Amino acid sequence: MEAEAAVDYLVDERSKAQFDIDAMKIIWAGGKHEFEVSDRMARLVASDPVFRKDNRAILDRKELFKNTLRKAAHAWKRIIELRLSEQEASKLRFFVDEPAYTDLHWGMFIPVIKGQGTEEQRKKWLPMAYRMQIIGCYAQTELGHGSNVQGLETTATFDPELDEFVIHSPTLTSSKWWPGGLGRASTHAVVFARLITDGKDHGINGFIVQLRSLDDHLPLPGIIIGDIGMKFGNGAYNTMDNGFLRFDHVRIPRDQMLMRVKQVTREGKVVQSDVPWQLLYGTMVYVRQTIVADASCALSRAVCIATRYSAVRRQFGSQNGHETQVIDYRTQQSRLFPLLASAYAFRFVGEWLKWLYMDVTQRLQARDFSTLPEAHACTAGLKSLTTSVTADAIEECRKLCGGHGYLCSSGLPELFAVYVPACTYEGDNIVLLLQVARFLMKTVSQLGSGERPVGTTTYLLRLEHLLQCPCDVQGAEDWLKPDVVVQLFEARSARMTVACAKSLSKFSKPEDGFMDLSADLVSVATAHCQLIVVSKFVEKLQQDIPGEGVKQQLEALCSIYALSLLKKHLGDFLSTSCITSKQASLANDVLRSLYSQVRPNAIALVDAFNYTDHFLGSVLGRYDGNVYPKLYEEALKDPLNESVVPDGYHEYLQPVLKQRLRTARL
Ligand SMILES: CCCCCCCC/C=C\CCCCCCCCCCCC(=O)SCCNC(=O)CCNC(=O)[C@H](O)C(C)(C)COP(=O)(O)OP(=O)(O)OC[C@H]1O[C@@H](n2cnc3c(N)ncnc32)[C@H](O)[C@@H]1OP(=O)(O)O
Ligand SMILES: Cc1cc2nc3c(=O)[nH]c(=O)nc-3n(C[C@H](O)[C@H](O)[C@H](O)COP(=O)(O)OP(=O)(O)OC[C@H]3O[C@@H](n4cnc5c(N)ncnc54)[C@H](O)[C@@H]3O)c2cc1C
Repeated sequence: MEAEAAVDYLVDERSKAQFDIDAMKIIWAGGKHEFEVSDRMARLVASDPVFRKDNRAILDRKELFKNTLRKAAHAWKRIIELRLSEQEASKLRFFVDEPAYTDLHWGMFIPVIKGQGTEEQRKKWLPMAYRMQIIGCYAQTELGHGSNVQGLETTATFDPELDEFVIHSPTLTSSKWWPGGLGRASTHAVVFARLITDGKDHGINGFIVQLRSLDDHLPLPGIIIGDIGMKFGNGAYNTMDNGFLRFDHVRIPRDQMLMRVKQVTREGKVVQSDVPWQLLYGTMVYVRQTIVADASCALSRAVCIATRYSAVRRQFGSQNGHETQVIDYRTQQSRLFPLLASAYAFRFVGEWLKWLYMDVTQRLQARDFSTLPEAHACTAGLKSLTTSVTADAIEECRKLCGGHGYLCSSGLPELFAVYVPACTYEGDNIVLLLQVARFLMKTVSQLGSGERPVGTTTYLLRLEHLLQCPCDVQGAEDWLKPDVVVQLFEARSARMTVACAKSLSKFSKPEDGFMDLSADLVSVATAHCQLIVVSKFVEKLQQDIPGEGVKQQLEALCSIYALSLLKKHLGDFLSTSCITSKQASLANDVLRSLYSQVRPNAIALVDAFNYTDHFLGSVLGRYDGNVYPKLYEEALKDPLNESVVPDGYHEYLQPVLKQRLRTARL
């Protein structure tokens, strides 16, 4: 094949941008320093051949896993050699872009000891974990119990004679099943088990358990351990060793029970400390918050691929002597631009959620537990909303890329396969939305009792007004007013919440009501979470936004985010009489004009994510838009193309062909 000169097929597109892209890059990264770190780490990874990832789809499981071990070890070596800060190291791991045991070690094992250990326990275990002298995972889920944490069966029975706990798996269903890093890599785990003392069950708690020898990595006596097998997709999440684990009366010293929430004394007495018991779930709150930030990364990545390819791809029609760029089709815009807007929306709500998490953590340290329920509801609800939207959006981006989107070299199949479990792990999305609904029902039921709603539920203080207020849209331009839009989303959420609360009150047992109305409760929770995302986007725009044209672009995206949600959930808005059908039709007109406004800026808006071609891992999303020759190049790398005549021809193809010849002669 002829070598083509390097041409940037997207130069024209970039020249149309009406805003300062460098300023937008800084907004996206969350600050100048954050941008600088992220940019440096992305380039470092992209330029290192050990971090190549274009062969993942064709490696078998063992090679794939070994390769991941190699990359993780190399990443660690670079972190030490370059004396990277925690922020730099975590960015480096992010750009390596390969699920690995290190995610669970840094993302859950260390946080659970930090959050649920006593000071003494932190001093003992954290230095070893920080130096990676031990590798840990988070072993909560069991074969028979995932969502229902209180239903876990593994037992930790105190033996006062030896001052030890006996960890045991009493049934098949009590086997730990799923923990990442457990299958092959981890030496230790924080295991969640039922605390039993003196024959009494005190509920679940975390215990630090050594699983494998630090000398030869063999499982310790009483530990039965392995990998749970291949998961969805080639490559994808199969770089991770999700594992199973059974205990046969494994003994650990008493001081390996994480004792911040509950303590067991030398005599076997259980003492409950004054922190809320829900802190046992605190690591999940922390990880849910990071998953929201991660959703904007996965979504922006898919949108970047689909947007660049949509500008390169041409079908039908006539545009300056060529066929039409598919990005100019209104249908393509109406599918793509709301996803672009969602990527920015999730970025900003993720930033806010990080702040909320830090705030609740500081309050907890000062023994102020008042905002914990809200932090739980926000992290659970936003984790659910952003991961569900992102998973669907990646698949939509694949379709937006037509047939080529289905090729592994588009990067989209693997991104989808890696991403979809986010809808399940760290809490099934429906189960989490039901937690939000429970919080909203409780908030509404307490309104009369003087309990003031806090933070994201403060709007419920204006319940009377929100239940009746008409929507202030008279002309199309009113849809661009942020206060009009926010009030509309508040009214929809308030009205749906109250309607559900009324229906619930008709049940004599609230649990029966929750069962019967659970589908409606999920819709209520979704409406509330969408309100949070819309209002955090609007709040972001009230801050100082430097850079020519940057604020205008973000305002357009904010309106697209809100109005496309309105269009998608029109039934909610009409059935609660929040808007009239005339107003809905005006919103649709505004959306079309917003798409026209975004169109010339679309490529620059995805360039602002500052992704390297290495990170994107997509021929269709290449920065230079040079798609077709590179698609050929990738195709030729496939092992099937290594020989002209395929392996198996002589055994299986030739006989068939010959047989057909004979039949034809007959
Ligand atoms: C080299 C390679 C480098 C690669 C680098 C990659 C870098 C990537 C960068 C970023 C990536 C980020 C992504 C991270 C990746 C993560 C990988 C995957 C990890 C997955 C791990 C897991 O899945 S761990 C297991 C998770 N399990 C769950 O989530 C279980 C869900 N279930 C529950 O949480 C609970 O059972 C329940 C909440 C659903 C119910 O609990 P329970 O029965 O006890 O409660 P009630 O409903 O009765 O509630 C009682 C009461 O408590 C309140 N409450 C409940 N939960 C909480 C909480 N968490 N905090 C505070 N309060 C809580 C509840 O509201 C009730 O309150 P009331 O006032 O009584 O109403
Ligand atoms: C890739 C991956 C990595 C993981 N990593 C870890 C890890 O490191 N450590 C760990 O401990 N665990 C891990 N998990 C386990 C994960 O946390 C659980 O799978 C998750 O919490 C969901 O629980 P489940 O599998 O029991 O689902 P189930 O609860 O069995 O869900 C099945 C269906 O039932 C529905 N459902 C359940 N309860 C209700 C209800 N009350 N009301 C209405 N519908 C309901 C759900 O919506 C779902 O549709 C991982 C899972 C995956 C997929």
